[in-house]
Amino acid sequence: MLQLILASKSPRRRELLSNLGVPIKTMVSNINEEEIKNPNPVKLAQEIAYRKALKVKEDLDEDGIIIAADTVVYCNGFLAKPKDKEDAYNMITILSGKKHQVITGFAIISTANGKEVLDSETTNVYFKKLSPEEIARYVATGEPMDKAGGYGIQGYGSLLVERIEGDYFNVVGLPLFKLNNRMEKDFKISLLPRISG
Ligand SMILES: Cc1cn([C@H]2C[C@H](O)[C@@H](COP(=O)(O)OP(=O)(O)OP(=O)(O)O)O2)c(=O)[nH]c1=O
Repeated sequence: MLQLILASKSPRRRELLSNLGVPIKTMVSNINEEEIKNPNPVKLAQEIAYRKALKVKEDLDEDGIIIAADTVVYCNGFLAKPKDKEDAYNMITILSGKKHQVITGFAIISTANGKEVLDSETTNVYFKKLSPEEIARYVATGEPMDKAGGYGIQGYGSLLVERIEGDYFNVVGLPLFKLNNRMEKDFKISLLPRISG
């Protein structure tokens, strides 16, 4: 099987795949995400994921299958990663008591045959109505800082999220179900382990 390469510095994405025992190499794709503009959140997430994958393709000196992703949080506007604690406080205030969308765009590129797939998954997330004190306490945990939308559903953020509709793993950064479907359909590779022996 061709080497799988995850174009990501995100420890969450790496962990989601390593939890499945998928042998994967990671390569960092430093692109300037802020340069890429698109008012459509699905198209934006896909475009950024595609650029991350292309950057790694340029740096690669062997054949492989590159997977890249980008997670965008949308609540009547984009909520990127907070710049500081005040920014994080304002983001959680916007999300409080409301429904928003988490969209993860992903790109899969095979350098062996040039095949390229772009897709995305959307999850609706419903936040509890939070008091200013709860928001301040959440921000003080430091958890918001490296995450789109200023929260992590897999951490203390689990105490802010009332419910979701859709794929939980998509919110954490990689829609494993849809990614595997596209890998099976378009690349004839399954992330389910083979039966050994
Ligand atoms: C909403 C949400 C986001 N996040 C994270 C997932 C992503 O890592 C991050 C969104 O930023 P991304 O730009 O998608 O990813 P990244 O910069 O962390 O990594 P790379 O570009 O190298 O792949 O926010 C959570 O961990 N939990 C959540 O609940």
